[in-house]
This record gives sequence, C-alpha cells and structure tokens, in this order.
Amino acid sequence: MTEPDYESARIGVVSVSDRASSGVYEDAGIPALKEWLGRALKNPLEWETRLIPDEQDTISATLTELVDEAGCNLVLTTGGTGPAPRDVTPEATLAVADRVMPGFGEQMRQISLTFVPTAILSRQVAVVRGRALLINLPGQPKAIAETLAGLPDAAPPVHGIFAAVPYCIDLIGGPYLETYDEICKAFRPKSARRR
Ligand SMILES: Nc1ncnc2c1ncn2[C@@H]1O[C@H](COP(=O)(O)OP(=O)(O)OP(=O)(O)O)[C@@H](O)[C@H]1O
Ligand SMILES: Nc1nc2c(c(=O)[nH]1)N[C@H]1C(S)=C(S)[C@@H](COP(=O)(O)O)O[C@H]1N2
Repeated sequence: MTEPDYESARIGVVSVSDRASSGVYEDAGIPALKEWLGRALKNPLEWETRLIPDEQDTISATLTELVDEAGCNLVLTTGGTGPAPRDVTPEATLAVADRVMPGFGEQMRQISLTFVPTAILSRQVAVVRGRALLINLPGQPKAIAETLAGLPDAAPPVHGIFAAVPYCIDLIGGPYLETYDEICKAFRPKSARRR
C-alpha cells in the first residue's frame, strides 16, 4: 500500500501581545499554536509566524500580508480579543474580511465556558479573506488547545472548532487538510471526502 499524498499547507500564526512583542515576557502563543497544529494535521506545513503589538493597523496589515502575499490559507491569531482598550484584534480582523463566519466565535465562547467563566469576555471572530480562513483565539496560551480541540471525551462531548476547519478550507478553495483523529476528528460530508 502506498502512503497517501498530502497537499502541503501554508499556515499563518500571529501572536498579538504588547508585552511579549516588547520582550517583557517570552511569547508562548506562537509555540503553542505550532505545537497543536503540528500534532493535529497530517499535511506538510509551511509556517509564517509574526509576533506583533496590539495595534489595529499593524494587525490588519499583517493579516493582509499573510493572505495576499505569503499565500496562507489558514491564519490563527492569539491575543487581544478581550474588552480592554488595547484589545483590538477582532476589529483588525473584521477590517480585512470578505465575509464573517459567526459560528466560530459563538462556538469558541461556548467551549471556553466549560473551562473558565470569563469565556464570554472574548470578542473573538473568524472571517474569510480570499481563499483563507482567519480565526482569532484568546491570548492565554492554554486557550489555544482548549478552543481548537474542545473536550471530545467528555459526556456529552464538547466539539472543538478545528473539526470544521478542513471542510471550510475546501469550500473556499484551499488545500485538502487532513487531521489525526486522536487529536481532532475533522468532519466532512461524505460527498466531500477524498478517502
Ligand atoms: N503571547 C503570550 N505569551 C505568553 N503569555 C501570554 C501571551 N499573551 C497572553 N499571555 C498570558 O495571558 C494573560 C492574559 O493575556 P492578555 O492577552 O489579556 O494579556 P494582556 O494583559 O492584554 O497583555 P499583552 O497584550 O501585553 O499580552 C497574560 O497576563 C499572560 O500571562
Ligand atoms: N478557552 C479559554 N477561553 C478564554 C480564556 C481562557 O483561559 N481559556 N480566557 C478568557 C479571558 S480571562 C479573557 S479576558 C478573554 C480575552 O482574552 P485576550 O484579550 O487575551 O484575547 O478570553 C477569555 N477566553
């Protein structure tokens, strides 16, 4: 039996943090995102990583560059989603959106409530720009795995949002992403499955 060919995927990983970007503390957002995505996806991955301050124009310009120039089909941000005056990641993301995908933010807040009562303080959004899906995650590094993976073994299970990401990327014309079921069981309708 031959090994299946997996399309390579270019993924943007953006940590938005005044303190990490100025060296007050070491950034844990980019390593946490790469670690989880690297474990979850079977595809060969090419990374574009950016560590930037909570400045709306800088965030929007970074997202635009990652999609339009670097050619990322998936961009995940971490940080800057709360209610504090310098939390502007959702505004910066909406400013570069072709369309808004409200289900991701709704589901992430729902998932996060099983971990912290302050989950509702995150204003995180997801949008489509061109052939890319952009998703905001909260800044706490542990929130990354919490929202992407959920609690699949709980009763009843809490579905992480990443289960819906590969099919979304199919629908917008990106690479065919495949996941390891033990990390995240992605769902596609039967008619959309290639194997
Ligand atoms: N990139 C990061 N790396 C490591 N820890 C982080 C990072 N972002 C946030 N945290 C941790 O999560 C906590 C809450 O994150 P939050 O995004 O609210 O930070 P903040 O207080 O807005 O400041 P900043 O924008 O400078 O990170 C922080 O106090 C920090 O302990
Ligand atoms: N899964 C998860 N969601 C979470 C959290 C968390 O620890 N885990 N922290 C919450 C808190 S305390 C805040 S203030 C908001 C916004 O965080 P941000 O400004 O760092 O993006 O995310 C919320 N969502």
